[in-house]
Amino acid sequence: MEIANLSKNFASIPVFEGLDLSISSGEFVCLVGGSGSGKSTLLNIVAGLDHADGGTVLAPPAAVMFQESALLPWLSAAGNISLALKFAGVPRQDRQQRTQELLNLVRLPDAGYRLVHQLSGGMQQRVALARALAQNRSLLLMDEPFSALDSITRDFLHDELEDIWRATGRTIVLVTHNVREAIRLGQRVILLASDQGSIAGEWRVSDTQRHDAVAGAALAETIRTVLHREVHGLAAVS
Ligand SMILES: Nc1ncnc2c1ncn2[C@@H]1O[C@H](COP(=O)(O)OP(=O)(O)OP(=O)(O)O)[C@@H](O)[C@H]1O
Repeated sequence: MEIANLSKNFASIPVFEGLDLSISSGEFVCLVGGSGSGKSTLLNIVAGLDHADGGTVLAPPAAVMFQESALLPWLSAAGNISLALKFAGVPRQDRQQRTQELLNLVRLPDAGYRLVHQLSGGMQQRVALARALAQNRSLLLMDEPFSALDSITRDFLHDELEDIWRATGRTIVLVTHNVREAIRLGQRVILLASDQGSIAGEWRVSDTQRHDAVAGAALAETIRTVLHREVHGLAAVS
């Protein structure tokens, strides 16, 4: 994914002026930044849900997952996944098996029959992830997918998402407010500046830093320091 000289304005107010960003195939990148720094706008532009005012964005077609699962409430978990498979062109006779494979992948092998309101928040996000994977796109864009969940469920889903990323080889770009989450998941953490969307910082995360909270703590502190500077002394970000 290559973004060059991106500019974007809302009502003449610039969000991005000349943003450059390059993400390799198969990479897991986390985007952090203060509120209003343009994280969601960037994801929306890459997904084709919004347009840029200038510059170039070269990205493969993407699947998108948001904070709210946005599942169709009148369909079962399996029905939601199967519908995405249908839109992805998977033939009818293959959809049931593929749906079950995706339910297995997100560790909900027996929940396919359940309606959305019969699923917990964490389960709904797992179905939403399965639905995003059903689209069979090499790029997965995730906008704060776990921020509405409790911390135990979130930790569990971090492990699952990492396994799925390794198993599927997807390129993943995940937006989060949570520096710890960014270090837990990302091979690279990119911090968007609060003024006109340049990049305020960029850090590589080692496997050790990702999996060992003590090893990741120093990096988290460094990122938080820059983040706090960016948001001009707003309250600490988790
Ligand atoms: N549809 C819109 N119309 C007008 N302004 C918008 C629109 N969408 C976003 N903005 C503005 O663009 C800027 C970037 O917004 P964006 O939602 O991308 O930031 P963010 O970093 O994702 O913020 P948050 O962390 O609070 O979700 C903000 O100043 C916001 O007010």
